[in-house]
Amino acid sequence: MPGRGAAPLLAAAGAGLAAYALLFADPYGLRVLTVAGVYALAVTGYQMIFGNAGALSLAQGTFYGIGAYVTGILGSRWGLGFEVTFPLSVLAPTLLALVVAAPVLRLESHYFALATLGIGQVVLLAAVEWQGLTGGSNGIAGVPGIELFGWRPGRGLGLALFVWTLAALGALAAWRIGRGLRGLAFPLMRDTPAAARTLGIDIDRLRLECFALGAAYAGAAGALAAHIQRVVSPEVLEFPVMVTILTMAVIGGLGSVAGALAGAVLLTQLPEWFRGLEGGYLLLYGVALLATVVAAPWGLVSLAERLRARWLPEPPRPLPSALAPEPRPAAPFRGPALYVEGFSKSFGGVRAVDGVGLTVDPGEILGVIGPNGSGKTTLINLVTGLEKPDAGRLYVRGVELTGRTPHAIARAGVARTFQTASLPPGTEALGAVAAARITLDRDVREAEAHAMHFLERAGAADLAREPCATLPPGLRRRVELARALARQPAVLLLDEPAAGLTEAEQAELAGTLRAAADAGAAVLIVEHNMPFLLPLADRITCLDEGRVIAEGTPDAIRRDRRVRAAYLGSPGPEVP
Ligand SMILES: Nc1ncnc2c1ncn2[C@@H]1O[C@H](COP(=O)(O)OP(=O)(O)OP(=O)(O)O)[C@@H](O)[C@H]1O
Repeated sequence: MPGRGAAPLLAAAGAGLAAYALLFADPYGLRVLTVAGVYALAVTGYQMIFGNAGALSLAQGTFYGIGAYVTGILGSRWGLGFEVTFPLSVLAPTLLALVVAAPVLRLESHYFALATLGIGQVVLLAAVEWQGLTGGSNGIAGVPGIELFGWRPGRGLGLALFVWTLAALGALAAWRIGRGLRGLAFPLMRDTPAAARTLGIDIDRLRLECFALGAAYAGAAGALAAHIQRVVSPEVLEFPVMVTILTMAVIGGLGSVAGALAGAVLLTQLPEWFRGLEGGYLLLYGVALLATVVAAPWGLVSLAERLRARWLPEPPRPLPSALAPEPRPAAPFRGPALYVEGFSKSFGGVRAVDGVGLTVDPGEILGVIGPNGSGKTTLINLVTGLEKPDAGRLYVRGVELTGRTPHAIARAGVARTFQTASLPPGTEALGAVAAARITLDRDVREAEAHAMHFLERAGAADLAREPCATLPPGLRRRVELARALARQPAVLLLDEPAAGLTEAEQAELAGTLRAAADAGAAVLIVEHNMPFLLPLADRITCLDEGRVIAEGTPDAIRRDRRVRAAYLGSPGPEVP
């Protein structure tokens, strides 16, 4: 993943590019550089939806083409100036993105790609057929040059500087978004969207923002392209534009602003470098692209960063000081923090949860046990909103949340861990935990300081700078527990938290969970590990085939004949 080390590389590359433009480039070279600036804008925008949201949109070229057409029509036909045409060229594709978002953004990956491709085909057809407005296949000629309140960048160096100034401003804005609270959410949205929802992050809204913002960037790029080429034809809406943008993003580095700029410059220059080779240039161009993808699958910027880190290692970045957050404000309430009434859920013919009711009071630890497939994880999924119940009601601190979205339930005070820890692989543990604070804190500094506090509480402070992908399962669980605690939940649900832990680690975990309960959380633990659970839990509920078959104190459950029958197949010896 792109990192903070990109800044010096970017500065060096920018200086080199500026020196080339000012000292060496001929008019043709300046034009190629200007086109690179246009693509840099379009690709920076594409990083929002493809890089950050992880959704393979094939509509970015279409948004680019729409920007070009709006500028062509308003500038050439209606004689309007850049002050009007440019904002409208940005606005039009943004509006289209917002309109089509509702049906297409919910689609699974390949269907989303196909749907966005379909949008492109419809727009292309409209551009060809609506001759009165678009000039049909001939397009629109005579697009005026850029004139901003009487000032003209002209052609050559002035135009190149103008376009690159806009590209740099666009890159700066995207970079700032990536370094803000939203930036903490991006890896979760891309890699673990279900977990992101359970942290209170409204993924649907965030995806929409990424899609619309990406379209705005593409519209800006298309507008500039129309001014540079002085004509707009259906070619700007055709698939090769989209392929170029996609290739630039992948070669440069997905999700990285520096990658967008590097990809745009490299792929506009590459054909020029090979042009002298006559017929062989296409072949060499293809081989160069293939070699780049094979040698640097995470993109060139990431490769450059790794090489820099190897040759010029930096001292480790200092950790933020841990800061305990204020308690979350909550209206006074007496009664169970979690109240589930008659939850049922079927998958096809399987009744995974069948009329389950339970309560957990503040400060109480409820253990939920049951044989494999008895519905324990489904119960947690129902409480956290990841599954919708067929029947039943859910109340958290007396507020009914039945049928609400996972992020609404999370915001009401419910947090969870997963059976297999669900952490974004490329993110440091600190960032993964700080993401839990997105809806609670004002900025990244505050979120990271609070994250450090919860990493300490979960015994994982020394993992803060470790990428989640490199952590063994036991440590991943600790980080995930820190993340759940960082929500300061009223209700904390844990799915087999002790699995795979040593006895010492289990004892440490038990201490952390008891402390969370003593601080007022209602804790529900799904667990198979009885020696861990029975001494820790205040009460136990046993499920079998989706139903509650026994409830009571750990001692009563240990002796219960039905529990023994469910676990052992016969009412044999006590559950250990
Ligand atoms: N998304 C799903 N689609 C279809 N069937 C499902 C789905 N989720 C759960 N099930 C089925 O529902 C039943 C209950 O599963 P669940 O994972 O809740 O059990 P569990 O008690 O958590 O099991 P384990 O202890 O093995 O984790 C199982 O028969 C399972 O196969």
